[in-house]
Amino acid sequence: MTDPRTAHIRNFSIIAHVDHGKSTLADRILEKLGAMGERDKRDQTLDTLELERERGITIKSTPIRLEYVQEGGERYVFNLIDTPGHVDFNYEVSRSLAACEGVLLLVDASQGVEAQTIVNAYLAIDNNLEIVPVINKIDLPAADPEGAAAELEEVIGIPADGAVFASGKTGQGVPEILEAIVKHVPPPTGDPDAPLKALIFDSFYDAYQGVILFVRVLEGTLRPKDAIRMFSNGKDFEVDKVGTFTPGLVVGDSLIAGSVGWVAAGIKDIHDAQVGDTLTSREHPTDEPFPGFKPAQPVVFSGLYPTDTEDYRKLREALEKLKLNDAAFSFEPETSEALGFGFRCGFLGLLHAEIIQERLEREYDLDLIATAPAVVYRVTLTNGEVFETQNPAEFPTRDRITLIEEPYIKLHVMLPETYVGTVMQLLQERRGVMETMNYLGQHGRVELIYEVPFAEILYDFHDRLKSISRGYASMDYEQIGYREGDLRKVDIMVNNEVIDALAVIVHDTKTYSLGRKIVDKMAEVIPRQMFPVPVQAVIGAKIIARATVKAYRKDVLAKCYGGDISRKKKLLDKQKKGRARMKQFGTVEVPQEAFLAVLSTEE
Ligand SMILES: Nc1nc2c(ncn2[C@@H]2O[C@H](COP(=O)(O)OP(=O)(O)OP(=O)(O)O)[C@@H](O)[C@H]2O)c(=O)[nH]1
Repeated sequence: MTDPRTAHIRNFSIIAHVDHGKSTLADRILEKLGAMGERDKRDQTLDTLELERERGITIKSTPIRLEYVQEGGERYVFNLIDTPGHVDFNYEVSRSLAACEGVLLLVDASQGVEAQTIVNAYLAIDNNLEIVPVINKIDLPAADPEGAAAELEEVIGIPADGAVFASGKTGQGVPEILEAIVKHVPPPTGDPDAPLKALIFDSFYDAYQGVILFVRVLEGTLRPKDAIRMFSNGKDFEVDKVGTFTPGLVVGDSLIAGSVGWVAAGIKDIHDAQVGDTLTSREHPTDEPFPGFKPAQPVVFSGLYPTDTEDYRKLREALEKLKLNDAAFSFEPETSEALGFGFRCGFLGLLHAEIIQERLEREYDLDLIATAPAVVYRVTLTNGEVFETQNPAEFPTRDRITLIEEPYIKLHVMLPETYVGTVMQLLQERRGVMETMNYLGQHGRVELIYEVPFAEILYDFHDRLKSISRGYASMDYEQIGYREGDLRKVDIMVNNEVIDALAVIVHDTKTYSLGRKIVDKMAEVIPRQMFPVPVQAVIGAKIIARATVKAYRKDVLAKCYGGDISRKKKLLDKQKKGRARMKQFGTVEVPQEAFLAVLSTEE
């Protein structure tokens, strides 16, 4: 039974493949419902929460509460909940979706169904959501709305005749979308008088208020002064303030079952209140949490070292600050023989890693050497011990290992038929195993589903896929667990010394080609010395590839004939700058680029 207090609430999200027009359509909906420009107005009033506005990034994109008045005068509250758009954050997407009863599934009418459309639609289906299909960008000359709708029906089983045709650009179809939300997205269920149960679907850390939780109340009512408890860890807090999003954070009196809002409860550590956890009451705790909670698990690891060893403390402080606001990011001290003191950092994926590194460099003014990203391997030793390692430098020697397992993903690729051959070849090179191939619609499009080792798509797979399909293929994936892998550790030696931070784990069939690629790239990027420097890839004691950094011939300054002082200075400055991102090994300097040689895309 729907409570009359919540019968007019609609909680929904918009999901789409990247660039299918999600932000544009959301803006159009906001505009239509009069929410544009509200942000600035509201933020000046006194009932908004005082937040740290420094840098602007502290505040994530919040859900938005909108009011929709139907033609007959019926009033509805729409909570539009934003979801991250990248596979690294699919768990967060799934939690945000769990706060909704329905989704608008956007498909670009000129592109049709893409890989992310499918994966997102499955996330919605897994969360039992009502899907409102929207065929977007119908104003485009190349639009084929009927074709896109038919494809959606064929691939995901969503009836084509239910699709709304719209354009975020012209606003066409937006009124129909609003009506479809009222009609097809069910109102939330849940008893406002039952004991409290709320899902945390997002959070951020604020210097004044502590952690602000974004919640969907499932049962009961949340009020200031309530004693609350985190289901997973049993930690207790007292609610300080609750409220809604407009999208500024507006303070309110209570949040009843079915509603979406925020809670501040003096929580100082974001790890105490993680996304996906259930919030309940201390007096009447629920015995059943919202299902599927998993603490954020980093899946990609990389070492971060300051180029200047003096910056170690500064780096630690910066990492601590970043961690405050990001429960998915982890770090622990690590020592490398080659690089000295640094940190092993865990990320949700490469994009997440890039974001964090970029922030460390830009916001905290740090110069870093990052080691090549690695996945987490599971190793069974001959003595029966099983452990997980994400640092190739720590990989045990072959004679101590009985079994190595590596993480696998299920990969969805959508592409035009013409490229099937080349893409399948690429997938085979990446040790992919085909699960399904589906031919779709009349447009000659194909869906490939493969199981592939995560490490194989980590670096350059997406770029390669795009380039061999001239941009037409799209991909998305999900983690599916561990499989046995015949893997080897390849060490890299520079000037006859092993540099531990350069070690990589490679499949047995690829040690030679990868070793070759790394040493060639390194020989190219290491600055020349007065003497030739050998760079070698080795497995155990066996050298599998070798290249040489040739000896220096000319002085850079020789070109300047001693006359042009400013030019000379510029050159020296340039050299100095380059040096900032280098690490000295004996007399040889190894630049950052060399540490990422394994990522270089030349095949
Ligand atoms: N012609 C036309 N172009 C559109 C329409 N909607 C969006 N676009 C364009 O498509 C591009 C992507 O639109 P966005 O709204 O940024 O797409 P998105 O899905 O939010 O993309 P991400 O935020 O990157 O995930 C932009 O260049 C828009 O101007 C539409 O209805 N018609």
